[in-house]
Amino acid sequence: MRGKGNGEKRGPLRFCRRPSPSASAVDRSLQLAARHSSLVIARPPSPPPLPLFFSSSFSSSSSSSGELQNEECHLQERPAENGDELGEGQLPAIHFCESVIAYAVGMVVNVQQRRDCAGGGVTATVVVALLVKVARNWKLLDLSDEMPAHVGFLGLGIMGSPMAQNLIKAGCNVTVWNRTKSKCDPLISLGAKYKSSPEEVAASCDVTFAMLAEPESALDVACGEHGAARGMSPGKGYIDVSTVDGATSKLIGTKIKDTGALFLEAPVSGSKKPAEDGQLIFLTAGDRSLFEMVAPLLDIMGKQRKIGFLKSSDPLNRDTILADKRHSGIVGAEKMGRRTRLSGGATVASASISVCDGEWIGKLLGDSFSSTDNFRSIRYTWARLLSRFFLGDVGNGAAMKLVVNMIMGSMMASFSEGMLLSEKVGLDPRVLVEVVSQGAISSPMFSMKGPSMVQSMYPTAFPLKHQQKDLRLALGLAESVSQPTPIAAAANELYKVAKSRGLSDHDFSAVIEALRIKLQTQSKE
Ligand SMILES: NC(=O)C1=CN([C@@H]2O[C@H](COP(=O)(O)OP(=O)(O)OC[C@H]3O[C@@H](n4cnc5c(N)ncnc54)[C@H](OP(=O)(O)O)[C@@H]3O)[C@@H](O)[C@H]2O)C=CC1
Ligand SMILES: O=CCCC(=O)O
Repeated sequence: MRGKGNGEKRGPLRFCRRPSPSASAVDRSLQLAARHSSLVIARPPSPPPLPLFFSSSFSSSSSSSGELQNEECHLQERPAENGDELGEGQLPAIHFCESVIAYAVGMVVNVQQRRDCAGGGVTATVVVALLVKVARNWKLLDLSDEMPAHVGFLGLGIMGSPMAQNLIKAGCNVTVWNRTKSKCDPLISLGAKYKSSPEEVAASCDVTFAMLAEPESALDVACGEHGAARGMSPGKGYIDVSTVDGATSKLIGTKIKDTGALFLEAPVSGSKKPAEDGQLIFLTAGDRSLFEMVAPLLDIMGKQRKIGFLKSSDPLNRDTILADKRHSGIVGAEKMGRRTRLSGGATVASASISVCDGEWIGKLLGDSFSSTDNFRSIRYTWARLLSRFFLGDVGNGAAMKLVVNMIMGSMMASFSEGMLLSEKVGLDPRVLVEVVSQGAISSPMFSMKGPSMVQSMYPTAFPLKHQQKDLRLALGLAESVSQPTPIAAAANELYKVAKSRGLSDHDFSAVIEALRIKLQTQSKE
């Protein structure tokens, strides 16, 4: 994964540096902070800080410009979970490794000199540590992520277009293809290259993503005539992010791997808006090495939170910063006392962060770095809370996605039923939406879609035909292990009715219309 220069060839797969030009303001602040961090040089190795992960809940209100107006964040320490990863800026861990290397070299020198020269080991330790520091500062020893140099994207529908767009905006070299060519045009105008078949895209790219409608199209684009598999070869990778069943995914995986290439299934949770905002959740399975190679790309398209810790030289004046990829700034800060220090396994029960602290810390991390006076020796580190999951063998990602969407389809059907019942008994469904939003069954989905459902409007984010496809595939999955799923089966029937009434391309929340139809039919009888 590591090497130098743009497009450098290592084996057949080319890599480039994680693009920085359009890094978010948060990233720039973090980089700036990291540059100003004081490196720990040649101290004897001490235990590395424990990898701390936090569950966090944010509540925020944004201005029309999208800037953060007010944010509260509650942190709770929790054990590391699948999907968590320490960030590249996890400096203490890196410092620790550097120190260990330096110390080890020092010990070797010390032994070699048979203690003839008492200070030899220590001197060597200091020298090696200094060399490491210089190498890092001169980018000779770059610890940042790298990623495949040429990225293909097949399928530019509701999801594929914004996903590819985010890759382009992040500075990736993207080549696109879509069955309906006109959908490529906006991306081409953003800088994407175009090829006229999946085969050509795959042949010209290191890794190729595919976001197709259903199993048939995913299979056809991957394995059909002029399909991606024909352009695959050892060292390349194919990542299918469509929602398909496990059997289809395995078939695609086998055909791709027959070419010597790597395969990852990576269906996504999250809809149109999360795709636009780079807030998707990836449910991956297959070749772990490909997962690792494309992790930086998944993180461009996917959800991640950065939790930063800023420590001053004054142990009584420890500060925490929190940054979230969604916001172009540091979201908050809190002074931490000695009892709540963040390293060494100490406790952080909860932190309430106010905006004025956030502004203050924002200033600290801003271009002017005006508050450095308060922090003569800054050590900066951060952990990432990532939303990409590696689930093992091909089929597991597909299964996870289908289970999630089975739940979602049933939830929406049930919510629709509740809305119609509230109407029927004379309640205001708008009030129902509000009540639901405040209680234990609150869900972003209900809050987002409820208000337009009240107005019988269904602007398409997740097409109803795809939700019905997912329920069908989930029922197949349940059948394969003889599990009864009566609720999902009933929901599926409703989506089928909605499809038969011409609602396929509406948002899946239009399933409420199928219930209305049932109600009307009943009242006529
Ligand atoms: N929308 C959502 O909220 C989410 C969708 N998904 C899943 O992602 C996938 C894509 O969804 P979405 O973008 O919404 O769907 P769209 O219907 O908007 O896009 C489907 C894409 O598949 C292409 N396609 C369809 N049939 C064929 C075919 N026979 N040959 C070649 N290409 C074909 C379409 O090409 P063309 O433009 O020519 O029609 C289009 O690029 C689906 O599997 C869906 O279940 C997953 C998470 C969320
Ligand atoms: O497959 C579609 C999922 C939609 C969502 O997760 O909001």
